[in-house]
Amino acid sequence: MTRQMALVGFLQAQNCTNLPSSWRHPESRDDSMSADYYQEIARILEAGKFHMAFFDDRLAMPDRYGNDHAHTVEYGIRCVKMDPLIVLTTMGMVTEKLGLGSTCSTTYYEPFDVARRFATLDLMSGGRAGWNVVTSLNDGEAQNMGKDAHLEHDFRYDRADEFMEVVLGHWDTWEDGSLITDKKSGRFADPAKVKRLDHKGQFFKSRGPFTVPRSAQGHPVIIQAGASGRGQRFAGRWGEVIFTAARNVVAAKEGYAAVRNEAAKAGRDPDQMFLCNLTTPVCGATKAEAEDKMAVINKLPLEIDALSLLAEALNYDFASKPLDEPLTTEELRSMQGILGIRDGVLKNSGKTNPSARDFVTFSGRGQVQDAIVGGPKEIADRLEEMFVERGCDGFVIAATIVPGSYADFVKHVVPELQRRGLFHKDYAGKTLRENLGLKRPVAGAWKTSPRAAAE
Ligand SMILES: Cc1cc2nc3c(=O)[nH]c(=O)nc-3n(C[C@H](O)[C@H](O)[C@H](O)COP(=O)(O)O)c2cc1C
Repeated sequence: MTRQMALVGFLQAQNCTNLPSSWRHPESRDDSMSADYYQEIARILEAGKFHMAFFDDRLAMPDRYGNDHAHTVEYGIRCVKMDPLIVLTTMGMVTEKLGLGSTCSTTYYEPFDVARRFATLDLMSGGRAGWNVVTSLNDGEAQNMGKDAHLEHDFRYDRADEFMEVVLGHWDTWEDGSLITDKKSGRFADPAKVKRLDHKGQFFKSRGPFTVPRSAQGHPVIIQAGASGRGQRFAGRWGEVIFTAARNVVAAKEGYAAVRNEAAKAGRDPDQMFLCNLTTPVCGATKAEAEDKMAVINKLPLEIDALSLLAEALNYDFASKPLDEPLTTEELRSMQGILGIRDGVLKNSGKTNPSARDFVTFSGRGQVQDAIVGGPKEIADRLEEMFVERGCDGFVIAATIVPGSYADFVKHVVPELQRRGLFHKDYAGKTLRENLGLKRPVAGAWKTSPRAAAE
């Protein structure tokens, strides 16, 4: 079969899209705290045959800038962050085939809790759940979740490896066929097929037995977005859908090869994973119409949006010195979180000691970053190039306004991708795995023979 791309809608259970100022757009719906808002997005994505609706998550609002949340709340800089699994459930209720993915942190939850919540979503949606495994970002999250400071980067991934063993371990403890549900004999399930995990490791203890049987797709699809060397190793070991944020085809191809190489090193089949690159399309019926839309969007961001989100992402207070004063090497070194942002600013500004203003200018944070602006042809051309050149296997589509960005993409770009044979015309099955072409996992095989872990 010809290779076709996967499409994922990049959603936030918050007051704005990925673009913090999006709520100010005249056409944005202003009821982002209602189920109806998310259900409209779900219907649009399913009409456009998207593989998955995906929510990011963060366990704190941005308040690292000036160590204060006043600006965040005042300007609506992602200050609302609702529980994405509950929002996803409302979306699952009005759709039948759309995959339902969400982020959940390995640093701040217990593995049993995460395993149970996603397994439940998987059952309730008929096998459509996906879990984006992250290790979280900053001290704000730590302090909300009962810790003083965020753990060190690589150490978080070491913990996350064991977290995965516990979650997958629990998901495997109900064998297929364990449910009997025979009213006559009075037997509900076969005790020989339901095991206790009894996990006692370096970081976690969890006994079991697990309380949620296996779903139609075996277990939720594992999503991952590690970008550092350690992160890519983790993604290669566990991820089935991998999110990347490459800004051009060359960088995308490098990342693509690196993650697939890590998967092969871990004994997995790299063809059993989909790398989806973050993309922000601004589309209209014609290029001119799209450019007019972009002109309106470009007027929305404020400088404070960028400063606030930079402080959050790098766990560094940019308010601690004047906007134009160069940061010292020590200050640059003290940054944590998404270090790719810092390194990108160093590279793109050409400065060894950039100022806070350089971070605003060269990171693009808080603004629309690298949007593809155009009509159906221009956008499909760009996606096709990245896909055919093997920079990725699909796209995570970010929105500037809701629901307009998704409605425009589905109306203008999806038919063009389908016409070119690059995107499926309909869902292949019911579960997320069937629709992605991922095999159903064999219980326990990830431990012993990762390459043959799928049926
Ligand atoms: C599309 C996409 C979505 C992401 N969603 C989240 C998220 O919801 N929560 C989070 O803490 N990190 C999220 N991340 C960040 C990654 O998990 C990861 O931390 C980041 O890419 C840096 O890589 P590293 O952890 O290897 O340094 C996302 C990244 C991408 C590309």
